[in-house]
Amino acid sequence: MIRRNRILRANPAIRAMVAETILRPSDFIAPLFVVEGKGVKEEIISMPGYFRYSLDLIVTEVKELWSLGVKSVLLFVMVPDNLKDNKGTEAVNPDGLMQRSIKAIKDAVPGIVVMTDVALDPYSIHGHDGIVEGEQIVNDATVEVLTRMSLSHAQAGADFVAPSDMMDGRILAIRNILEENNFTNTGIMAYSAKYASCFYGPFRDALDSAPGFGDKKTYQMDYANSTEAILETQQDIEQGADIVMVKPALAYLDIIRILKDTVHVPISAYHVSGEYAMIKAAAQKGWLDENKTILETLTSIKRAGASLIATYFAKDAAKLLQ
Ligand SMILES: NCc1[nH]cc(CCC(=O)O)c1CC(=O)O
Ligand SMILES: [Mg+2]
Repeated sequence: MIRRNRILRANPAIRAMVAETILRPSDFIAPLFVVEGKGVKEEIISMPGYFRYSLDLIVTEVKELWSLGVKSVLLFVMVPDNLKDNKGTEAVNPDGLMQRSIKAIKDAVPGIVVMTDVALDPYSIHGHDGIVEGEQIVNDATVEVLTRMSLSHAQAGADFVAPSDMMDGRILAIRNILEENNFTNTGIMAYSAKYASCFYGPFRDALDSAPGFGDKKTYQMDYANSTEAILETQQDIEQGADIVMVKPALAYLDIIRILKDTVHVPISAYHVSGEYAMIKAAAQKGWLDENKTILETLTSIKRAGASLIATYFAKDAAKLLQ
């Protein structure tokens, strides 16, 4: 034999020398769920080990993430039913929970990169990402609200807005309103290739935001397709997206790879709630080693081409990597 491939796998030192993909805590974006109240820490039933926090406790959580080397958080808020409507009124409230959360986190940990979800579903009586007319999710009226929502997040101090709605044309509209208001340092992380996925189920439990009728297939992408992921992503880049996202992650590694080979901005991947729940459930049953599964999964997402990974395992993985 001229070449014995096992030579480069012989021991941990050699394996470390030739390892191509190294996870770092700064690869992770930690999604956080914020609720009203004080001293609230509620476990999400379908996401064991993951919590909704009130503002006072979220700040502690963010400090811990920062001390572990995690550089970014992605904020979601739970909106009480009485503040939901079909117009996104609460989404643009300068004193809304999202806007207060951004300020509190930036005050407590000024260095951390605060990203905010921009979509109407937590604020919608219909649980849809946009304004509903009849059974339609109307594009342009939704985009108009999303621009104001993005501006309000920027005014509160968000570093990046992250539109997750999949309306057409919203990235350009958001970029324009940010420019017009001199928010020239506010980034846009666009959910560009976001698929209509059953893996979002636990997240909709977390925020009580499941669609009241129908599904999201008229705006989120069909999992049968990959070509349109390229089109969606190229459009978002042309419209001013700084970072583009593929979501979910594990069932879409091919999409991450295609985009990595095609576009020239950082790609983030969202390892979503259902992907978290699957690992947790199998680990609870003793069927998978949780820590090893976390590291293998996140490494595979990075290897596929993601520079950033939004994951509910951000803190666990950062600890494992210390
Ligand atoms: N637009 C809202 C939004 N932003 C992130 C997720 C899902 C995240 C997860 O499952 O972890 C969703 C849910 C949805 O589109 O229905
Ligand atoms: Mg698009």
